[in-house]
Amino acid sequence: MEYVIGVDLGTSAVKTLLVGKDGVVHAEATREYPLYHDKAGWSEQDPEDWVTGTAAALRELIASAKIDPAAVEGISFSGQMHGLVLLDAQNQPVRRAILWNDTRTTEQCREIERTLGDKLLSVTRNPALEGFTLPKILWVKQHEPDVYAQASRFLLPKDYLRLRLTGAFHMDLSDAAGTLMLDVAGKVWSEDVLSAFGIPASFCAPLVEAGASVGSLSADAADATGLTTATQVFAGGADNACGAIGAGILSPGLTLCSIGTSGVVLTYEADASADYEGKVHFFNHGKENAFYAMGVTLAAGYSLSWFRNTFAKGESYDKMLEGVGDIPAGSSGLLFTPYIVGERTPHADAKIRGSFIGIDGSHTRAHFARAVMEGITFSLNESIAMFRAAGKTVDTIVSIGGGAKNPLWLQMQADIFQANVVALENEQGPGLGAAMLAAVGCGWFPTLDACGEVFVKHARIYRPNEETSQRYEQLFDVYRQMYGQTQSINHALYAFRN
Ligand SMILES: Nc1ncnc2c1ncn2[C@@H]1O[C@H](COP(=O)(O)OP(=O)(O)O)[C@@H](O)[C@H]1O
Ligand SMILES: O=C(CO)[C@@H](O)[C@H](O)COP(=O)(O)O
Repeated sequence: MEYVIGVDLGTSAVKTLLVGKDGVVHAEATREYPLYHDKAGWSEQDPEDWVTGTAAALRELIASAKIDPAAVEGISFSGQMHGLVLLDAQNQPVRRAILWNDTRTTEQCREIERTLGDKLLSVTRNPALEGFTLPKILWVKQHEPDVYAQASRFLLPKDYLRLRLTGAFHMDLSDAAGTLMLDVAGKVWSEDVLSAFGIPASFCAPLVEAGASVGSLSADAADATGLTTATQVFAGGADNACGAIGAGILSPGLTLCSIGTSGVVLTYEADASADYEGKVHFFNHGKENAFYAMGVTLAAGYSLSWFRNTFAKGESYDKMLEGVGDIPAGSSGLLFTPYIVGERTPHADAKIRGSFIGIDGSHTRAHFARAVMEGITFSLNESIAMFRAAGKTVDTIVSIGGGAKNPLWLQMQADIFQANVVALENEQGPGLGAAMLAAVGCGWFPTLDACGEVFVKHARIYRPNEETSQRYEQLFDVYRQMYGQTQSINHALYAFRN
């Protein structure tokens, strides 16, 4: 049997999947790495942790599957988006990576809006948000000029990992779309944007399609990972683009919900003609010449992991969530907003923070845990409401990410979204999407669509319960008031955060 490997460089961990020609996941291996939050709103990782974590995970993957490494024909990547990895002329990182959920760059976003005016939306197709890469480059230039002076170029997280495995310097279009420096429809670096901020073209990597062949593993990488230098390497894509591929979101009318560290609701766009006026993100898909629009909840799974680390340290998610199913929908009047690191959709606001409201003396930890899950899902429902208001039909949603491991949460998604929610056999959509890019690159299938027929395996459909859905619909109206009602209080608290 021949295999391909999908590597998903997530925020909480790197997840690797070994997949056979039949689309069956034969082995999985994961390595976690730390996040550094040195100040409120900051979020960084050490790129070296990605490289050592991936090498260790790949070694374990091959060992646990007990296969000949030569049977691995291809490997590709999915990566957390937007993270800035600044490199010197020797390709050494000049500082830690600044991640997608780091919100220190509000001033730089305003500067980008002032400088680019209408071109911002017409060229990059996105608003200036703190998480995107260009504001991070400007922040380093302004706040760490000595560090910036050492930098010759930049990469995104999975592109840096691939550089370390191959020695080849590239960026794929689906990830480049999240830099705010790409002409998204034209699929080239925007000269307008680069010149407006004095960024030389040499700072940016050559652009490739997500499915492009970029060489093979270097001898050092083969040594570190236990694979061979014959393993072909394919560029890979942004985690949401790969999640869409791995969930079979490859044609119009299909919608994805991903609850990872962030939360995403994403719809396929066959061309770049849709205009959401910057209310949602608009990026290049991993499928050639296609696009997707998406709304992002900054702290989706992260809200639940924060809750676990703070109030249930050492417990597994399953243990912590025991008893949550006995709490009625609506958590007996307890509501949570998941703005614990700020928010993007529909409230682009780096200063907003989360709230529990309606706390009653009868509430237990299980009420709080359920309220966190409901608040995250309500937040994602705001993106769904936006797509529906723009005329999209959202009746079936494929659900992926760590949040899709919990059947109660999948049913909650169906009830709140008022749509059928499809779970996959393996919730690791981005890793599977990366494996599909490798499978097509190796010539196993003529197209991603053909590969999806074999690789994307639906498990169970969760259908909305009418009574629960109605209850959630009423509660959603209350939830939607919470941003406006807590905004000024949270902005006033900003001065006290550090
Ligand atoms: N068994 C579980 N039940 C409910 N939620 C879970 C479970 N396991 C993980 N999660 C959620 O999934 C999140 C991690 O999802 P994942 O897709 O692995 O993230 P990332 O790709 O950002 O690293 C956690 O923060 C947690 O909220
Ligand atoms: O910033 C975004 C999308 O714009 C995030 O979705 C990141 O891409 C991180 O994803 P996860 O680690 O949550 O999968």
